[in-house]
Amino acid sequence: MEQEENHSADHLSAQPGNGNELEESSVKERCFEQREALVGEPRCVICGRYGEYICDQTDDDICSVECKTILLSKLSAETRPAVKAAKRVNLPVGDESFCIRDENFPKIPSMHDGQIASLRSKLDICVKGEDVPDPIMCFSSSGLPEKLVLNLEAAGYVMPTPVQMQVIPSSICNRSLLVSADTGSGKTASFLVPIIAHCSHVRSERCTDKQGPLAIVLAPTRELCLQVEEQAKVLGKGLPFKTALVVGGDPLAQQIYRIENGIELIVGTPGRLIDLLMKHNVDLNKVDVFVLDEVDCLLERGFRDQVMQIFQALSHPQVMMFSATVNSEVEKMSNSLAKNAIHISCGNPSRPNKSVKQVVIWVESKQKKQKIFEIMTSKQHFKPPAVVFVSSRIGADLLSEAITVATGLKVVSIHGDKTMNERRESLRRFLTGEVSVVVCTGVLGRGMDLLKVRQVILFDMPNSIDEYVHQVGRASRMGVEGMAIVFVNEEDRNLFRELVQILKTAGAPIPRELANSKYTTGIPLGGGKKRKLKSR
Ligand SMILES: Nc1ncnc2c1ncn2[C@@H]1O[C@H](COP(=O)(O)OP(=O)(O)OP(=O)(O)O)[C@@H](O)[C@H]1O
Repeated sequence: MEQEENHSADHLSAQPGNGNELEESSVKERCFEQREALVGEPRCVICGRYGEYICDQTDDDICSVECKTILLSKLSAETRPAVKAAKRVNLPVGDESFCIRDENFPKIPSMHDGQIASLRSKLDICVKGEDVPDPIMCFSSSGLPEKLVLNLEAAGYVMPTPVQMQVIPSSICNRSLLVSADTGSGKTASFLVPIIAHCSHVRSERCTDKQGPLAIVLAPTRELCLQVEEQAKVLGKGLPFKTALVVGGDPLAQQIYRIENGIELIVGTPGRLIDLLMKHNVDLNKVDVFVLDEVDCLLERGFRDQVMQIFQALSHPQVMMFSATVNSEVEKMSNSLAKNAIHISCGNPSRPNKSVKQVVIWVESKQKKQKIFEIMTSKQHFKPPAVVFVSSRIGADLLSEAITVATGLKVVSIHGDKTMNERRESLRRFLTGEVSVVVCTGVLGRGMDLLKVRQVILFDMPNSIDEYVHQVGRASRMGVEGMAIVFVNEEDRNLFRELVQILKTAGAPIPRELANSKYTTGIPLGGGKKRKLKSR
């Protein structure tokens, strides 16, 4: 066994002065579990966090098992025969688990199955499918263009997150995927990174101007498309990689002009892309990567036909599907888009993110406004910037006005009746801190990376537990702690059983009225949002 393949915590030693022998269970496995270094403290030679341990093979300060693995793989890369061979044909070197597209080139030996299984289990990664590629431990080990790795570093992406570790190599090997992973776990970059790598590779191989797109990312809301396109631009900077945003509300002519001038990636909502397809004969012949972000939502009745229509306009693309909530129905439907897709699951999908404290309060509908005013005027309970979710567009406008009047806070509302410019401007004001509260419908519930937000208030319960999981998830990114305050009353009885189950699993307090309700205790539990009521 080569030493760099050893991921055992046994090989870390505690820093002198850190106390007695280190318990194996307390060893930090992942880099992000480690805290930042204080002034004068040792720093990890890989990521700069607190260097709690010493790498026993190099005597370097190191923060976690993860960084030790990277350190050792970097050091030994030069000496490995297979890696030397890889270098001769200009393949990237680093960790041994990168993928090689050229079938004539011998596959570089990687960790054995037991080690891979143990690594996946430590990282909470489950995979289902044939010949699933090994996870990678660092971005530089997956054959990505150097510029892309630099862009990732510049964006503060020191290490791939677990979902990225498994998705990036699988995608680079051209496999179709169905991925479920916690909210805020980095799914977006997990599909953008391989898309950017693929597009820039194709474009630099075949240097042709004004070609049609090579990849499409569909998402259910305009805001999410905006955000994904923004991130694609940041990560693809300096590479032959251009993007077009194709969403309703913006002038169609501009979008067509941009596409006709040559782009690599379209990020859009299904409706507007269909418009474009029907009226303007956009050439999608070259599209070979098709991503459905929030796949469960995109395969629901409102979107499904449009998504299938777009899919049918493509010729056998690689299909990658992502969500924090994937149930068996979605799994079945995803089969019609990709037959032998690898299924990847990371963390605890379909459950609210563990980092979010759920505080459920029983509030009668008439008292809800008073309650939210109380929260927002309490220094102890109000932690802006905050997102308030309501169930209707008119409700969003009325509540935002009412909060402004009652508390003096600066509030905006965002929903589907507003123009695209209004929505953009309100989101900008909220994200820049100009206003501290946004009241919205579900348009911000899924996928939105509201970085500074640590508090969400579900003024109205959404109409499914899946949406609940997504809305609660807005209060935390990458494991940072947040809080979700949730108002419930009898009107939400359809969700009582599932909600109680979720609260129990999370160890969150359950209001007495909810626990004692006949809808919690009396009705047999059904799965999903719509339950079949069987007669006895
Ligand atoms: N490897 C990484 N290192 C550091 N930060 C990262 C990394 N990957 C992603 N992030 C950041 O983590 C945050 C969450 O990522 P992202 O929005 O992709 O989550 P998600 O899994 O799509 O969540 P959701 O299901 O809520 O849409 C973002 O701010 C993103 O910039």
